[in-house]
Amino acid sequence: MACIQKTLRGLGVLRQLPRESTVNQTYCRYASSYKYLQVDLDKKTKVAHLTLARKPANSLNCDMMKEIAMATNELDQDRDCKGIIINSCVPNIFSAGLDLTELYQAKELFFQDFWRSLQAMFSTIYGTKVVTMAAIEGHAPAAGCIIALATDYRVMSEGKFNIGLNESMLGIPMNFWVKDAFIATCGQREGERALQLGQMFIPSTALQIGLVDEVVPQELTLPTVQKHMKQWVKVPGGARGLTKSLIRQQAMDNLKAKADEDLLIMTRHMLSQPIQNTIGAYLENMTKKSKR
Ligand SMILES: CCCCC/C=C\CCC/C=C/CC(=O)SCCNC(=O)CCNC(=O)[C@H](O)C(C)(C)COP(=O)(O)OP(=O)(O)OC[C@H]1O[C@@H](n2cnc3c(N)ncnc32)[C@H](O)[C@@H]1OP(=O)(O)O
Repeated sequence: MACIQKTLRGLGVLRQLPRESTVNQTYCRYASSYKYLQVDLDKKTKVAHLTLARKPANSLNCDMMKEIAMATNELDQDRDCKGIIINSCVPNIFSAGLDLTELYQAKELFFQDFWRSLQAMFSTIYGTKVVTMAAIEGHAPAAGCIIALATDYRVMSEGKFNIGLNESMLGIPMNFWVKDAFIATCGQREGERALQLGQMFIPSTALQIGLVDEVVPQELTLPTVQKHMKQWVKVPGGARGLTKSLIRQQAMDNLKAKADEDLLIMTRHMLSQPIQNTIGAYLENMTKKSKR
């Protein structure tokens, strides 16, 4: 979609994307193109599965975020694609959020690339006119939750899983476009509470506050999303897509206009010693936990 490409180029990312739309891609092309994703487009149903595939936890490193943005963009431009289902091939984990090992002691130039890739990943999913849905079959903290928030419909599995934006608890202030996406989904009151407290939610509470649209047994999660997708793609794409743009355009414009400012603020925060210490301690805890 020209509009997404414009935004992405405005953000200064995905320079490697082709300017012209690449139609008539084959099943194979998608399947073999990515290191951290499986992308399969069923030309009959016109629905693609974009499966996060970076073991052990689908933590989002810079390259994976670029791949997600690129794959979404390619599908967005593919006339054979009307819907994208995002899911995970890691049992019980949708995505563990940003790859903290890449954020720890990151050099400024690398961090800038990393953050722009996060902005691009979000805006590409958020801005596509294609229907997007998330099958959240496990944990979805922080940036994992952000991927889900960028879609049109979210189904989460029952179970001892968490979803939410825990940045405050990590000592990191929220940024504007994540806050906006959360409030657009859950409302001002829930946003004020959840974002200040850095709350994580079990599936039933996530459902209550509108962070997810449905909670079902794990084995029914993907089939439920596929069922909804079948309905959504029946709606005439032009009208539905334009309506979606109408609703999301302002947020997209804001992100584009303030992307550099966001980058500056986040660079200052994230590379500051206190936050680096927090990330270091967090990583140490995770290592200790997995050794136990
Ligand atoms: C840095 C914050 C910036 C905030 C800026 C503000 C707004 C911007 C918006 C976007 C920002 C997003 C921020 C983030 O995404 S920060 C990351 C937050 N993520 C978490 O807090 C989750 C951490 N992980 C967990 O809680 C758990 O791993 C789990 C997802 C619940 C799964 O638990 P379990 O099944 O028990 O698996 P393990 O804990 O043993 O993990 C397996 C394996 O994976 C490694 N790992 C897990 N998470 C991460 C990660 N985020 N980054 C890097 N690596 C991760 C873990 O260390 C294990 O590795 P080993 O098997 O090698 O030991």
